[in-house]
Amino acid sequence: MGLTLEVHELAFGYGRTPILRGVTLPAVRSAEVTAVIGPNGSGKSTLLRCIAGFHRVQGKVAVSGGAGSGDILYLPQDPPPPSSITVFEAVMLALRIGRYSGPQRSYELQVATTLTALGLNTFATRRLADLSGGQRQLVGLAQAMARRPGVLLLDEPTSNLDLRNQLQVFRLVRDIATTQQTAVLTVVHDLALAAWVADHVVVLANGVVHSSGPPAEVITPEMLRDVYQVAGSVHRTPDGTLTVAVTDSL
Ligand SMILES: Nc1ncnc2c1ncn2[C@@H]1O[C@H](COP(=O)(O)OP(=O)(O)OP(=O)(O)O)[C@@H](O)[C@H]1O
Repeated sequence: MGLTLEVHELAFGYGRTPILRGVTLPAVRSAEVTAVIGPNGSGKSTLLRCIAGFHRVQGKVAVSGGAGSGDILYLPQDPPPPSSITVFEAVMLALRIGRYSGPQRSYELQVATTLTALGLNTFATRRLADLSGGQRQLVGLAQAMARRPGVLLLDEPTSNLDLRNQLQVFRLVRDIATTQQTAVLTVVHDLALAAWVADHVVVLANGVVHSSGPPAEVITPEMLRDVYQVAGSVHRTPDGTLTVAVTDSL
């Protein structure tokens, strides 16, 4: 049986200012991707940091079930800093503190496989200091992948990436979920990408859950109006892909 992340009636504030109020998420299950969407400042990063255990919260955050690791890994929005270690070393380091185990040669193979999956193999010997912000963001993702957490929390993992890399990363996020049986909760700003990658979407507005469910049920013109204050349309292509067009701000 796979593991499940449960978040029930979570409340948190910085000082006296309440930020999250009574946040209950649909079960975040292994092999599934749940996307958190919502306007700037609605509390998405705070929610992920609360789940990761960085803040003392009210309510319940629990991981249950699962034969393997129930550990929660949070990948922040900012990429790893431009240090002097190489890309290969950075991923090897992550592998060593994760739940992977095996002979040295298989560690090296695992790092190489991870780098190839992210198109980073040609950068293996480059120092992080010599990479662009987007390339370092991919290294951060490679590190997260290598650690094989039970629950992976991604804070807008494609914020610095071009269109092709955005797609590649989210394709990989789906792969990680399925092949590593990981429960993924990811913040996604682009609504079409959220619909494409996610099994479930949670809409956060002003620190409360506005709605949640399958992408096509949640990403609607009414939600765009109520939550993002924009007029827009949502279309479903024959292959099931959602397209979102914003026509005006209200
Ligand atoms: N360390 C902090 N101290 C005080 N207030 C904070 C702190 N971090 C965030 N906030 C406030 O909490 C609210 C939610 O911020 P958060 O970063 O969680 O939003 P978000 O939905 O992730 O936004 P964005 O889409 O812009 O990344 C904002 O009003 C923000 O100003």
